[in-house]
Amino acid sequence: MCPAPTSDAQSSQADNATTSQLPSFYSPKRSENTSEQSRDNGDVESVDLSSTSAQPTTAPAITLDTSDNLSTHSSVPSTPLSQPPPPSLLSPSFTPPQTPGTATPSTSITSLSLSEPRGIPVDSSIPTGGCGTKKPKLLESLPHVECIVRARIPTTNGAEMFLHLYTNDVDNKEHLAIVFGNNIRSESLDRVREGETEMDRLVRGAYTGRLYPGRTTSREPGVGETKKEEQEEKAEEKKQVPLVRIHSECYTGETVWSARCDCGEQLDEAARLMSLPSNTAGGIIIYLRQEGRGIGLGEKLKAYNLQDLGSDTVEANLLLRHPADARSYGLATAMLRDLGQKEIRLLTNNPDKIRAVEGPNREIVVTERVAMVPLSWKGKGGFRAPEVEGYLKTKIEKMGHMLDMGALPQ
Ligand SMILES: Nc1nc2c(ncn2[C@@H]2O[C@H](COP(=O)(O)OP(=O)(O)OP(=O)(O)O)[C@@H](O)[C@H]2O)c(=O)[nH]1
Repeated sequence: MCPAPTSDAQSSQADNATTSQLPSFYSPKRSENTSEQSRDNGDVESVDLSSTSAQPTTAPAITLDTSDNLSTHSSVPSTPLSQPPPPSLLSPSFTPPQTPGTATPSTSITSLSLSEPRGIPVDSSIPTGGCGTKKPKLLESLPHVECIVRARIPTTNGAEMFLHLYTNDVDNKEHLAIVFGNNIRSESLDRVREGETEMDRLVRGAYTGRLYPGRTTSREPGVGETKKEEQEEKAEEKKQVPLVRIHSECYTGETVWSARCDCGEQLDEAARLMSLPSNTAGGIIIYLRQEGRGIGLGEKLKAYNLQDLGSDTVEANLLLRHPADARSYGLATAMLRDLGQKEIRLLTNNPDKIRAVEGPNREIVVTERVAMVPLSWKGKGGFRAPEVEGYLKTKIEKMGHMLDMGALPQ
C-alpha cells in the first residue's frame, strides 16, 4: 500500500514569518544548453509511471479538463492546518515517526534555526516508507562518470559554490554538480592523472583550499598540519547527511521566465537552502541535461502548443508519442557516489525520483525527503499563473507527487 501522501504545504504555514527577511537566491540567467536539445537518446533507463508512462502506439484519447477550481481536485487528503505541534522540540529529522513519510511533521519554529529545511524520514525498502511502491526500471549497474573540471563560482547573493562538470559513458552531454560547502570532493577529479603537472591540476580545479595569484601547488600549504580540533570538526561535518536536489534542465523555466512550471523557482530555492549558514552538512544540486523530462526542448515546445490546445502535460507527451516521463537518474546516482555520498536528504515531491536515484543496488540511500512547496503556496513570494497551477495539478493527480493541492491559496 502506498502511504497517504504528505500534505507538505501545511508545514509551510509555520515558517511564513521566518524567512521573509532572508536573502532570496536570484540569478538572472543560469542555464545555457550547450548540448543536444532534441531527442534524449542517451537515456537508457526510465521511471515507470505505470499507465501514463507506456509509449503509446496510437495517440491516446484525451479528456480535456476545463476545471479552474484546482483545490477541489486534490487526490491528496489534506490534514487540518490547525493541528497542534508535537511536544518535541527536536527537528523532525531526528525523530522519525512510526510510519516514515506519512506525515509532514510540524515543529515549533523556535526550535529551528531560521528557514532550516524540514525533512520527512523515508525508507524505500518498506512499502509504507513514503516513497510510493513503483519500481523504476534501472540499469543493472551504474554508469561510469568522471569529473573533468571544477571551478569556484561566487554567486550574486554572496554565497559561493563549486561547479563540477562531468563526462560519462552513456551520453555525450555535460551533466553538472553544483556543490555547496567545502567538504564535498569528487574522487575522480582528485585522482592523479598520468603525466600531469601541478599547474594542470590547478587549472582543472583539483586543488584544496582556495586559488590565489601566484599559487603553484595543488595541495593547500599547511594541509596535513591542521590542528586536531579542525580535523575533528571537518570529519564531523563530513558525517552529516547533505541536502541534495536532482534537477532536470528546463530552458523555459530557468532562462526565459516561463510561468508554465516552477523549475526556475525550485533551482533558486534549492540553492538558497543549501547556502544557509545553518546548513553545515553542505549541499549538492545534480543538474541533469534531460530537458523537458527527457524529450528535449523542441518536443517540449510542441507539448506546450498541445497544452494551449487543451491537453495537460502528461497527455501532451503521450500525444507526441513520448512517455509521460522519459528521464533516468543513474547518472545522478553515479555522480553522487563520486562526490563521496552514500546517504542523502532529497529535496523533491516526486516519489519515483527517490527510488530511482537510490540506484539498482541502493548505492545511495535517501534517508529523508524535504518537500519543495511552491513559494506562492507558502505566502513567501514566488508567482501564480493558471499554467503552473495546471502543471502542478497534473503532477499531483497523474504522477503521484506528494503535494497538497488543497493548500493552494484561492
Ligand atoms: N515534457 C514536459 N516537460 C516539462 C514541462 N514543464 C516542465 N518540464 C520539465 O520537467 C522537468 C522538471 O521536473 P523536476 O523539477 O526535475 O522534477 P519533478 O520530477 O517534476 O519533481 P520534483 O523533484 O518534485 O520537482 C524539467 O526537465 C522540465 O524541462 C512540460 O510541460 N512538458
